[in-house]
Amino acid sequence: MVIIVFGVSGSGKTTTGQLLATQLNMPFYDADDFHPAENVKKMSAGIPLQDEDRKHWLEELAENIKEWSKGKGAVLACSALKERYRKQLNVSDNIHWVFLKGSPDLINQRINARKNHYMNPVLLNSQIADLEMPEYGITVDIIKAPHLIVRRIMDRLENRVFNFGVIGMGVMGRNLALNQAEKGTKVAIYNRHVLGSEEGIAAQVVQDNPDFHLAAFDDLKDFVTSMTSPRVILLMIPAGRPIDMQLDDLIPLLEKGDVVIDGGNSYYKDSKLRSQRLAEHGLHFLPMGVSGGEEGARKGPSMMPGGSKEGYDIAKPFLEPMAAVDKNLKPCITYVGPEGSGHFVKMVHNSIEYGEMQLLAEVYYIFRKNWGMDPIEISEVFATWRDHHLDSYLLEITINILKKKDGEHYLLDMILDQAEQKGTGGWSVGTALEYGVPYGPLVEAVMARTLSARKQFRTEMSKLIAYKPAAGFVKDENTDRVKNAYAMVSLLNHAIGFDLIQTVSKTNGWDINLSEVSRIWTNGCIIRSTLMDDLVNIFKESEDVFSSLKAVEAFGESQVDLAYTVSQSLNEGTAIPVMSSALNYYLGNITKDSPANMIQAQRDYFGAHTYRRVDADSSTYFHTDWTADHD
Ligand SMILES: NC(=O)C1=CN([C@@H]2O[C@H](COP(=O)(O)OP(=O)(O)OC[C@H]3O[C@@H](n4cnc5c(N)ncnc54)[C@H](OP(=O)(O)O)[C@@H]3O)[C@@H](O)[C@H]2O)C=CC1
Ligand SMILES: O=C(CO)[C@H](O)[C@H](O)COP(=O)(O)O
Repeated sequence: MVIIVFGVSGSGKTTTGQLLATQLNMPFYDADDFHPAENVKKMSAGIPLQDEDRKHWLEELAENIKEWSKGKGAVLACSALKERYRKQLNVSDNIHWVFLKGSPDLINQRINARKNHYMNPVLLNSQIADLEMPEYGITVDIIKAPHLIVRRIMDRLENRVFNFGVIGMGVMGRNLALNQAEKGTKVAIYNRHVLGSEEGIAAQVVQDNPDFHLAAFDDLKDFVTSMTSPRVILLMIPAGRPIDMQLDDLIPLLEKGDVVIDGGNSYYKDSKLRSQRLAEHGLHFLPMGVSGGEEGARKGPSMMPGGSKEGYDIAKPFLEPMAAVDKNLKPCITYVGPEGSGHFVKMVHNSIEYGEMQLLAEVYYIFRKNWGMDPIEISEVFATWRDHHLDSYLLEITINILKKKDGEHYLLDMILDQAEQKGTGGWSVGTALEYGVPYGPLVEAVMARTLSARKQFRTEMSKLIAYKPAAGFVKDENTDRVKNAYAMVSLLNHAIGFDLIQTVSKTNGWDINLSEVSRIWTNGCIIRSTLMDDLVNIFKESEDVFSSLKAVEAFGESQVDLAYTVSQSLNEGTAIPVMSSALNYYLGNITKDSPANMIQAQRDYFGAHTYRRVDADSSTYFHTDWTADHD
């Protein structure tokens, strides 16, 4: 194979040709070195060469090309400006033409900066006039850095055509790949191959979607080499060990500058370590939260990328068109910040998701168990809440779930009441403890799932112990009260989640923009809602929900309804952990003098842990010998 890199003087033929030759392990030749002395003299004096001057030079080059193409091959840098010169050099079937294209201004700048070259800069205009653009071969824009130009040439020489790759053809990966392919991108898809159980999974996706430009691979090396560079590869596989194992296999196949995106629900501290690991290999790592479930992945999810900013800039042209759009048609994606901040934000998204799901489950349960309403009636009450500024995706799906029948039963009644979880809710609780953020209601949302798992124990205890409500409690079945309580707890769930984001962001110097995070959560994600629209504005004015006037007003109107709903439900013997914890959280936050003085006294009493006094400097600690004197 002989590759002829051509273009006007100053377009970078020598630099590109040399790099390409090194990459291909071939000799490099510069056609200028074959000019006879009289041609060099003319060119140095700024006298354009005539066809007669070029005749012998082209003949000699053609002879050499014939020889090179029979042997090891070569890369030749040659101006070859006119079609008839190129015809003269086209002496083998195995010639690849690479045209370096650039604007006259850019080439002029480069020529003027060049030293120790005999080409007189005034000749450029005559070269530009002589240039006949080719309609074949490989054309590369010279604005890119030389190593990127070479990668582009290699992509074309090796027939690499796929611009985006997805690993993992499960629920999310398959739909994100289709979403990307729908935008006109050529997408390479890969799924692991496990003999006898996981075979031909990616091929099936291609077969099911004949209208898209997809190619399936179950060999990772073939997948990687099919892609143009810098490669942009999205992993959509389970968090934890599978990610590290996949990276072990992937990293040796990648080249510096490639971008790897982990779009799963990975733990953000793991993502930080992985960012460092990939950076050591010159690779960009984007730990990216994705929300929207199956439908969102296909039609437009909300995406929360963090990590390498340079990597994000490379991946952005692919990611932005995939995302849902907000009400101003801006894509629901933003660069969140460095390290694992994208996964951290997604973790908190899921923590709020847990809180909102449990809240809806509790409200449903009050209506069903305490008030004896049937699922259709409950769905009708929920449907009216949409018009009270309480619309949300989770409310919508809850309404639909309530209406779903399974034969003569409601499907809901046939579903085992043991809630499962994959980790993000619990990791948020751990993070809240680590950073000292009060997190009660969202802790309870996780614990409610944990407690639900004890089905057998609960069943046995329910036979042993019967709860009897206190007598004399006035029952008031007013759905508006519950609606107000619901609205208040929902606002508190969000306030708590955003408090965690703000605290962790500040401590780590991530500079996360809360208003922007709310904005990308207004559509595409599981916790999209009208409340989220309000939060976009609230966080423009205020660092936390509690200090926003709008929230203070909302709390003021609903606090009694929340207290009433919680008391009534607890008196009926119905556990509503998120709602009751939210009320405690709220009261705790608006109480100036708490009973924590008693805790400090107890700690000092039994363990000499010391305490601070209200009438002394806050840095001074006191200890009392509590048993010395009992008067
Ligand atoms: N489902 C959802 O609503 C959402 C999920 N996520 C997250 O996205 C990620 C993927 O989720 P989802 O698509 O639902 O999961 P699925 O279980 O549907 O798919 C998992 C995919 O990962 C592959 N896989 C499993 N184990 C390994 C491994 N050890 N090495 C390589 N590949 C493996 C599976 O291949 P095989 O078919 O061979 O088993 C499959 O293609 C998870 O982190 C999840 O938490 C994020 C947002 C929403
Ligand atoms: O991230 C998600 C939605 O945003 C996923 O659906 C996630 O799997 C839900 O978490 P869990 O399985 O713990 O309920």
